[in-house]
Amino acid sequence: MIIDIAITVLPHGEGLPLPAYATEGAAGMDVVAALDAPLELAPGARAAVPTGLTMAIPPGFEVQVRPRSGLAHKHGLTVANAPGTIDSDYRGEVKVLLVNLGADPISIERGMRIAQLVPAPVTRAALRVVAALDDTARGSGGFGSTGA
Ligand SMILES: O=c1ccn([C@H]2C[C@H](O)[C@@H](COP(=O)(O)OP(=O)(O)OP(=O)(O)O)O2)c(=O)[nH]1
Ligand SMILES: [Mg+2]
Repeated sequence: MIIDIAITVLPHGEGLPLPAYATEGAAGMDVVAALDAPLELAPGARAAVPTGLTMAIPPGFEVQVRPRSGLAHKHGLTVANAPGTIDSDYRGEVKVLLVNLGADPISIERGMRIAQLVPAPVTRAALRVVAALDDTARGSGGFGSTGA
């Protein structure tokens, strides 16, 4: 399924590649850092990294901000709130909340592909308060109740 997402490029995002699918079958569009200067992330540090983009996602959809496995595997660089949620009614700049879980400092450079954007349908719930829930075999067992 392809959905239409309107975007604007903010002044600090000009000249950078738009989010793009790296291969024909890629699920996520790689999005780049719209930093004016390199940003060094110390071990354990996190930052809201600008993308220079705003977007209008159609109602009924969201965009998820997911880590890139290569950065996570090689450097421990990931998305603190993964998967980040971009709401359809959000009109501010999309930012990527990076966290350095590795042992070494990481330099985030302008134009570096820092995360991937995955549009997804949204399922909403209508809550209904009842006196008691139906019985199930699991009941309240959880958190490892079925064994290792
Ligand atoms: O990785 C992210 C996550 C969120 N946002 C923006 C878009 C999203 O629509 C808005 C709110 O995100 P969320 O609901 O996750 O954050 P919150 O802490 O609940 O903030 P709010 O009270 O504004 O909803 O922040 C980003 O730019 N990047
Ligand atoms: Mg919220």
